[in-house]
Amino acid sequence: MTRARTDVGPRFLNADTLKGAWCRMSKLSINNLSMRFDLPNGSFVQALKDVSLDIESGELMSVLGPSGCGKTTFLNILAGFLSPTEGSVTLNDNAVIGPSAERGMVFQQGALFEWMSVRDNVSFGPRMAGRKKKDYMDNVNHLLDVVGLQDFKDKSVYELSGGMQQRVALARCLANDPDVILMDEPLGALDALTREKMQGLVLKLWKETGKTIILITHSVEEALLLGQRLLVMAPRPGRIHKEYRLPFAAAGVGKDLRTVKRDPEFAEKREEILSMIWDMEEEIMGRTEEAKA
Ligand SMILES: Nc1ncnc2c1ncn2[C@@H]1O[C@H](COP(=O)(O)OP(=O)(O)OP(=O)(O)O)[C@@H](O)[C@H]1O
Repeated sequence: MTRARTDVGPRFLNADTLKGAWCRMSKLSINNLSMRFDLPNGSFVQALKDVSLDIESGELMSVLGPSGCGKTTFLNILAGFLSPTEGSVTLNDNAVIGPSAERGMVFQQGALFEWMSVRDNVSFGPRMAGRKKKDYMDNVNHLLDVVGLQDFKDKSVYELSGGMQQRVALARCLANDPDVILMDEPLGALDALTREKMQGLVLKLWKETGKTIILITHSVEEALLLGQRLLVMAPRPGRIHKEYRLPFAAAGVGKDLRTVKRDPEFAEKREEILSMIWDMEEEIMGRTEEAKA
């Protein structure tokens, strides 16, 4: 049944009209971003150096790189949790100077209120924003449908599996109607099968909401599947090493992702990127050994 959802604002329409309907134009500009952590012993870590890029509305970007290359630092700066030592981030020409509902975050785990019901978790943002229940409940119910949790809405979060908890986290993030969704290893703690299902859900949400999504992952396969743009970062100092524009995310929407993975181009890119990261890890190990000698 098609229901009018004008009560919850123009971007929250029913599933039939979802496609692109939540999309608000947004442009994220990252300009010469550097982040240096000064350590108590007088030395420092250059976590990021001169990172610049523009991310257009509705882009799905995955970020990959060896441990310590600054992925989380990068995301935390975009979220407004950290201030860069140099450079700036703007969203729609407004400087990012702290956390804001326009930039939603989905963590690997542990960011839900375990004692609350699924529905109360998903409606948390609108409630905290002081919105009237009648204005947001339709949308919350709709999001519960979208992530497949309608039958679990009265359960407490601690009663759910890890995959279901991440569905709650995605719905809770969307309930705030952010311009940009930042995901830090959101599927990293899930078993392989659940992870694959959740990758499909991320693609579905991306396609249906038109949101800009930036996702950090340690998995080359996941970065290829969920990266319309894929950023490979290099460490010491953390920087952009290479960027890809890929067809797999668009091809994977609504499909069995194993079919996408069987594409010879997918396998070729996976090998290329694995070797790239392997070489970086080897170089780091080499430098560490040299420093010890
Ligand atoms: N608060 C901090 N103080 C000092 N050094 C830090 C701090 N946060 C991060 N670092 C250092 O900055 C570098 C980048 O860290 P970051 O966590 O961003 O990398 P990452 O690519 O996300 O790593 P991983 O893949 O292991 O999560 C690392 O060398 C890390 O030790």
